[in-house]
Amino acid sequence: MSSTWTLPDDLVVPELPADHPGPGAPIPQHWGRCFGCGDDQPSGLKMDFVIGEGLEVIGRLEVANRFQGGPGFIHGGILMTAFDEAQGMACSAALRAAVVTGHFETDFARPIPLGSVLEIRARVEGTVRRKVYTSADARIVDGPLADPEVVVASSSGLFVTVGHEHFEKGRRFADGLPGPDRDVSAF
Ligand SMILES: CCCCCCCC/C=C\CCCCCCCC(=O)SCCNC(=O)CCNC(=O)[C@H](O)C(C)(C)COP(=O)(O)OP(=O)(O)OC[C@H]1O[C@@H](n2cnc3c(N)ncnc32)[C@H](O)[C@@H]1OP(=O)(O)O
Repeated sequence: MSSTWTLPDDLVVPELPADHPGPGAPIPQHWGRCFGCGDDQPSGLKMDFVIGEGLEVIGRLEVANRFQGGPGFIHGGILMTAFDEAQGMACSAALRAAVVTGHFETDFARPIPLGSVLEIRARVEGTVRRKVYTSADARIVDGPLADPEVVVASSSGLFVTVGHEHFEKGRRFADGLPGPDRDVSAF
């Protein structure tokens, strides 16, 4: 199976910021309660990220037992969430902008066993106005069936840059419960 995703002809490849950190630099979580990267989200994926080459970031996911779908394997939606997080991080690192996901698609090429460590390489392909075109691939780098040469899944996604006002409507629900207004400036 392969994606029907195509990049537009008027794609602009962005310049990296002058002070963009070099490959290997850690990328901080963007929000402590984020299901993808937050330390303050006990049920979350707890992904870690570093800067990669060029417009790429490299994410790491330990496939915990609670991420199970079919017996012994990762749930497909969990894998999509990991891609979503990684591709969003790539946008944020390259563009220094907040983004949300507009459209997303994933190819699942191989089953991924629990206990795997996945490396997800995600990159910005380019932008058109506020649209950010991204892609990513995943490899098992440790654990059962590890083979860093084999792409076990891949993903393409369109993100849209937004201002911080985008998150204002959600701030009262920031713990899943209506509550006092929260400072979302750290998003
Ligand atoms: C959990 C979020 C955390 C974010 C934290 C951010 C800070 C840190 C930054 C970075 C790290 C990121 C790590 C996080 C990763 C996870 C991200 C998620 O899971 S986000 C949650 C799911 N996504 C939504 O909830 C969006 C819901 N949708 C919307 O709010 C709107 O539809 C929005 C903002 C996407 C667009 O609405 P408009 O009114 O602002 O703009 P219009 O004009 O409609 O679209 C702009 C352009 O985008 C295209 N577009 C929009 N949606 C599209 C779609 N679905 N497919 C194709 N094109 C689309 C349009 O055609 C237009 O293109 P033309 O410039 O005219 O060519």
